[in-house]
Amino acid sequence: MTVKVAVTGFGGRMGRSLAEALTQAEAAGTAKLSAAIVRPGSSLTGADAGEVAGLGRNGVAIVDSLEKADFDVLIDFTAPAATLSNAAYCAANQKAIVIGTTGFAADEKTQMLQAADRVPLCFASNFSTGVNLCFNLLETAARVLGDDADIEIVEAHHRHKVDAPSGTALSMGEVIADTLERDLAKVAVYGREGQTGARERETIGFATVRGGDVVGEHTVSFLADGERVEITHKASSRLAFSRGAVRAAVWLIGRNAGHYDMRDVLGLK
Ligand SMILES: NC(=O)C1=CN([C@@H]2O[C@H](COP(=O)(O)OP(=O)(O)OC[C@H]3O[C@@H](n4cnc5c(N)ncnc54)[C@H](OP(=O)(O)O)[C@@H]3O)[C@@H](O)[C@H]2O)C=CC1
Ligand SMILES: O=C(O)C1=N[C@H](C(=O)O)C[C@H](O)C1
Repeated sequence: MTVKVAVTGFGGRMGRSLAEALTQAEAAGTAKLSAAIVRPGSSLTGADAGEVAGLGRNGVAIVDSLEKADFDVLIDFTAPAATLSNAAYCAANQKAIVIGTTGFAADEKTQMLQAADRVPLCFASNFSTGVNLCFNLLETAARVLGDDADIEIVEAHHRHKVDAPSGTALSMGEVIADTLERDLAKVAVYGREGQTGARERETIGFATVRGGDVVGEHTVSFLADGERVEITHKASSRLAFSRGAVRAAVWLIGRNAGHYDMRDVLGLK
């Protein structure tokens, strides 16, 4: 069975990358782009999705609402407000959904995840295989080093990114805090300036770099006396994310309603 996938935010960086990943999936017989959705009133409405993505004509005309789309699974990499509305649509219409949007406020995230009561939903701050492997490595590093090491997370992204720290950096912080039974809301330090005082033992520091065309880089340092361990992931192509999201979309078919993540898809739990 070739899974029919709709993509919201089609004109965005991830929308176009998803088009490429779905073209590859169609050649492999696993999934295909069945609908490309843009914001109501967008000048891309009616254009050929393949041409817009720079892949050559594919016969899928871009539409400006989910109501006009035929699909089995929606992949949504947009912005929090759009994702909330798209998740509610999927829940009401019994469609599985893969969500990659980051930058949710806590109450928005809770609301978004309510769709998982009614349909299968896979949400991940990062769909690359490498970052999800890093989550497991971070659990091990935190278990072995966490009581002796200071933990700092540094991330870098392109100049267009609108949220900080990245969703991935926050997920890394959550994985480490959970492993060490610390409350991230209490121990996180988001940047430092001025007379900060000496570092408090249990804090987890976050620092953000923005510029150029950096696709996404994350380093977690475990800094102990006499040695340090650094776990780094560098994405050099958005296909690392979009191929993962397509894999998740195929994996969701036939699953029960529920909240899954990319570590479930990869069997890393
Ligand atoms: N989980 C993961 O693996 C990854 C997550 N991301 C996340 O995915 C999201 C998108 O990233 P990226 O593609 O770089 O961003 P872009 O800004 O390039 O694309 C976002 C798209 O969403 C559309 N959009 C935004 N708001 C609305 C709205 N209210 N209604 C309809 N459409 C809307 C935009 O349309 P318009 O152009 O008309 O505004 C645009 O097409 C971000 O949150 C990012 O952090 C990114 C990469 C990997
Ligand atoms: O906005 C991006 O580009 C990315 N966002 C995600 C995040 O916030 O972690 C994932 C990836 O690093 C790229």
